[in-house]
Amino acid sequence: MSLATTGDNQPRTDETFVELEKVTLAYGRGDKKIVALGETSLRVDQGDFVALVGPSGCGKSTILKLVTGLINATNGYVYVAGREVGAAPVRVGMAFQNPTMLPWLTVRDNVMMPLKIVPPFRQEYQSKKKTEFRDRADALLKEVGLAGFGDKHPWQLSGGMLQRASLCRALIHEPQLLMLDEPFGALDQFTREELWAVMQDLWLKLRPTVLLVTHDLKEAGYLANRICVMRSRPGQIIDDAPVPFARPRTIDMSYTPEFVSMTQRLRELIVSARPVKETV
Ligand SMILES: Nc1ncnc2c1ncn2[C@@H]1O[C@H](COP(=O)(O)OP(=O)(O)OP(=O)(O)O)[C@@H](O)[C@H]1O
Repeated sequence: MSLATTGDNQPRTDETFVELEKVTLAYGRGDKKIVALGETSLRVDQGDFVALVGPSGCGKSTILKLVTGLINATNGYVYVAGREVGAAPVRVGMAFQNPTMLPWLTVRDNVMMPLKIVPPFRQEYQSKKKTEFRDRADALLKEVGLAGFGDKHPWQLSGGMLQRASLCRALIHEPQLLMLDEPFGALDQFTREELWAVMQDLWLKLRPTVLLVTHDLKEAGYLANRICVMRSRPGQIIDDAPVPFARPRTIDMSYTPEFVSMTQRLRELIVSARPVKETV
């Protein structure tokens, strides 16, 4: 792959897991119509980690909603696992900026929630596997540094701890597809960097296909294999480049001249992609 191909030029491979083919998306109608995405194509291989960055309102979250089937494309096609979105049963995990948990459940029960809902685990949960699932939740909690916190309630945890638990909940059912919409956006810098390491470890181990929306270019560079830069009005992918750093990545690496020049280049692209302010 060349260093700066656009989403349209990303080659299709047998490994393609997510595909947007000439998708456009408009919210509302008539006077209220907002074209959130202009014609956009994107291919993401199975097990890849792709970050979407760009100015506010450029359509990053809209792409996540299209890929999860929450909204339908106005034009074009969205494929997941080789079929039109929604046609193939795909296990999806999600984590957002606000790690909403059910306050009356323990952290462990919150983490186990997808196992109670998503097939085939749902059936197994009802029957024999409750103890096994409990052990799985505790193992995952341990992995993110929350050993012993399974019996606590969400209100007894800090924001960073809740976000760790929310990553466990997103991954407990071994999702094929992981959607991360600014999951570390509300955390302080140190907690955020700790969680990048946790996220990287989990991804290296479980290898879901990940789409990450973030405003933090350092985060995109630390976590992703590929970074797509978007512009707004209408939203479009204007740059799609691989991140050439070996794994496991470290915070120290983010201070190397190569990393800094990569984030500078991304920043310049985003600044030039911002809509021009209208003058009176
Ligand atoms: N349900 C909706 N109804 C109408 N317009 C919407 C809706 N959701 C999003 N939009 C508009 O579509 C555009 C793209 O929104 P989207 O949330 O995808 O952008 P984003 O890049 O994720 O933004 P941010 O970085 O600020 O979260 C924006 O102009 C937004 O106002």
